Amino acid sequence: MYELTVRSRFSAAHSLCGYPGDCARLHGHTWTLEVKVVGEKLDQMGMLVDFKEIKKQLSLVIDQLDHRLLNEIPGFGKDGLNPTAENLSYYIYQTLKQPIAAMKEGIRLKEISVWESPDAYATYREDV
Ligand SMILES: Nc1nc2c(c(=O)[nH]1)N=C([C@H](O)[C@H](O)COP(=O)(O)OP(=O)(O)OP(=O)(O)O)CN2
Ligand SMILES: [Zn+2]
Repeated sequence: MYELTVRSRFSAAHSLCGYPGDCARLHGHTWTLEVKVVGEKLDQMGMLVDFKEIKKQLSLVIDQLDHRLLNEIPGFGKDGLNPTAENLSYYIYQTLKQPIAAMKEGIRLKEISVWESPDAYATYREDV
């Protein structure tokens, strides 16, 4: 089994609904986003899949999040998910699962991790 990892960053603001402290107030982070892709078979060049293809998908998601208020993104906010690192990793996993599986037969998205700071991050994966 091979595992590829690609990281990127974006800046966005959020406030955590119901949080008993200052994170309930509007504040921002430079978020780090990490995607892990797994599969068994390499192509004739020795690649599972080109890093560039993963980066392309990652940048499509980041375009929707960068320099925004996460509470205003459809799926988050008053009637949706609280924009925690956990919920962001879930949301990004759901967004990228199909496009990554469609890149090449036999590969799949393993997990998404989202860092709020260099010291704290959340990971979402599906049990398979
Ligand atoms: N399980 C989670 N806990 C917290 C989340 C989260 O998404 N999932 N988010 C927050 C806040 O967004 C907060 O901004 C992060 O605070 P914290 O990790 O404390 O980071 P700081 O940079 O503010 O640093 P300090 O260590 O508190 O100085 C909180 N919890
Ligand atoms: Zn925060």
